[in-house]
Amino acid sequence: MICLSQFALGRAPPMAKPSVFRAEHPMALDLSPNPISHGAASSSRRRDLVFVVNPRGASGRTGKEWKKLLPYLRSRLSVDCNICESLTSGPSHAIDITREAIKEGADAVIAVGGDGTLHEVVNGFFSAGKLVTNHNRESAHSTALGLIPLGTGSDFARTFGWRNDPYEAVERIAKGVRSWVDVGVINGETGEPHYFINVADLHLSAKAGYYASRYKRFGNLCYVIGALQAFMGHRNQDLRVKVSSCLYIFV
Ligand SMILES: Nc1ncnc2c1ncn2[C@@H]1O[C@H](COP(=O)(O)OP(=O)(O)OP(=O)(O)O)[C@@H](O)[C@H]1O
Repeated sequence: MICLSQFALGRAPPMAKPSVFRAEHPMALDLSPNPISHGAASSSRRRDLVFVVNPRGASGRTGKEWKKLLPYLRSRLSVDCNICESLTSGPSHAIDITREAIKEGADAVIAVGGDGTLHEVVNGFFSAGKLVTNHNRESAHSTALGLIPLGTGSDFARTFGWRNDPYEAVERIAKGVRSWVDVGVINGETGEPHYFINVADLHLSAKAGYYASRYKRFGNLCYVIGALQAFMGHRNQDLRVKVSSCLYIFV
């Protein structure tokens, strides 16, 4: 699991013209429901874990795998955790579920799916450019981000050195080991923030990711098809990118 104080996540939604990269510090996510540093819950208290499941992830494989995993997950975690399962009904729903769970005081919100689902859950940790907080301001614990990687690519999990194995993910959650992870933010043309935890792509690789999303039914082959389609008719462009007030020009 991951804790929140510096925060960075996967794929950003396609944006008109990403104009500015702004690094924000300190901002990070704690990927674990376990109380560690900044004053979390006492270990005697049952932890409230909210699992945000995209049943349509990996062309429906996520939903099927989740059903198989759930009995094991309950037996492994329900001794000292309250488990809440929330299925997404469509794009962006995971953002709303996450915001609500944090406001209600969840110890961890755990994305179940691929990088797109993780991306939405990360964005649910923020609202109007600020971290979402627990309604009960006297509560000492902060909500952690978690992940059960069950998507097509699950690139973030691999970047983090995790295998795409849901049972291993349950073990990580049971152990409650937290890590800090950076979160980046891109402001769209109208200034609205988009948070990312894994990678933010521009131009050719962004197009490759965009096209790949159309071919998820082919599994990991979608990324090869997406890259080829992006290369076709591609023309280089000069870019001006602003990172933390520094302007970089790519030609
Ligand atoms: N109930 C739903 N029906 C259709 N689409 C959904 C639903 N819930 C979420 N989504 C959308 O599905 C998108 C892709 O999901 P997800 O990332 O979990 O799987 P994936 O694309 O197969 O995996 P990866 O991104 O790792 O390759 C998400 O960005 C989300 O917007």
